[in-house]
Amino acid sequence: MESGGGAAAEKRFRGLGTPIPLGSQGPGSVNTRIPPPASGTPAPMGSRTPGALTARGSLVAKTPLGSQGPGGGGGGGGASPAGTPRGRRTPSGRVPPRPADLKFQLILIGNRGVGKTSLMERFTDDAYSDACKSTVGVDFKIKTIELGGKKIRLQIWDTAGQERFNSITSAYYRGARGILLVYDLTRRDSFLDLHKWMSMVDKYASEDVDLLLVGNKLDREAEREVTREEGLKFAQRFSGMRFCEASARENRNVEDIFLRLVEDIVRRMPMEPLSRDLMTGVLALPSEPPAPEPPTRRCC
Ligand SMILES: Nc1nc2c(ncn2[C@@H]2O[C@H](COP(=O)(O)OP(=O)(O)OP(=O)(O)O)[C@@H](O)[C@H]2O)c(=O)[nH]1
Repeated sequence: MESGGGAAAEKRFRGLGTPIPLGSQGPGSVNTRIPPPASGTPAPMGSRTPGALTARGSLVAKTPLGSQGPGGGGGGGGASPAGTPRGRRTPSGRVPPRPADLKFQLILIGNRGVGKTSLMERFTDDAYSDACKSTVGVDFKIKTIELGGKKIRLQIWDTAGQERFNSITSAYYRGARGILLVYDLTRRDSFLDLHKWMSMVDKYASEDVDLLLVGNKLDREAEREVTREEGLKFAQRFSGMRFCEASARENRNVEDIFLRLVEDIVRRMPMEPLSRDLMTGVLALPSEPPAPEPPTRRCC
């Protein structure tokens, strides 16, 4: 397999090229119990405990390697705080939390075992485990953050890296505002496969999605197989793609990568008509989008 992104994959991204149907999906088992989010619209996110900073929605399972089966669990349901007018008390007498000003989805993709789940769990729960479990289908977590005075509710989708799940996971690309493309810097194959993932992005993601390339397992410097320069060079081939090396294990750069991606997304948000959901909060968008940053050399 050739190194880096294929030429066709490079044509896409942010409207610079028409998405090109590249590559073919692996056969993948189909887990029809997982409802993909509607294209272009945020999946329901009001189903978690109001006030909780993070929440898990398990549509999925993380199973020990070699014993995978269809993911269990349900997304859960519940009341959305958006249903209660601001400042009013609920029947139980509690003041509901301020609704989010913005809500959107991020998705983690990349080869099996590169650390997608670990990065997500480090970010959402500050948790990490050395246990090696493989995601079946998709998983997600919710995290609410404050950024620039805005309350932003993130739904973070963690996808299975195994090719056989591509037919399931690809359904989640379309609704994502941001994609974290992860490789393991101690495994060259996971870097060489990035062009495959970019082909998936090309084929299934929204054209204006923000992308961030993450070289994970920075704590294993002695076993490094991909140099930082190679990672940076790959990212530079795609307009606006950020690059960062991180360690979920040692919690290095993890918060940074998510927050920078969210910052990019918020900064580039178009002046689109606000959905009813968003109107429940104060949303101050600049009248004109700021001048775009130079597309390359952005890394942490
Ligand atoms: N040393 C080190 N190990 C890590 C790091 N991140 C994840 N791991 C380990 O790598 C293995 C795979 O991590 P996961 O987070 O399950 O990988 P994944 O990309 O979600 O894998 P799939 O669900 O199969 O696609 C686990 O044993 C983790 O403990 C890291 O930053 N450093």
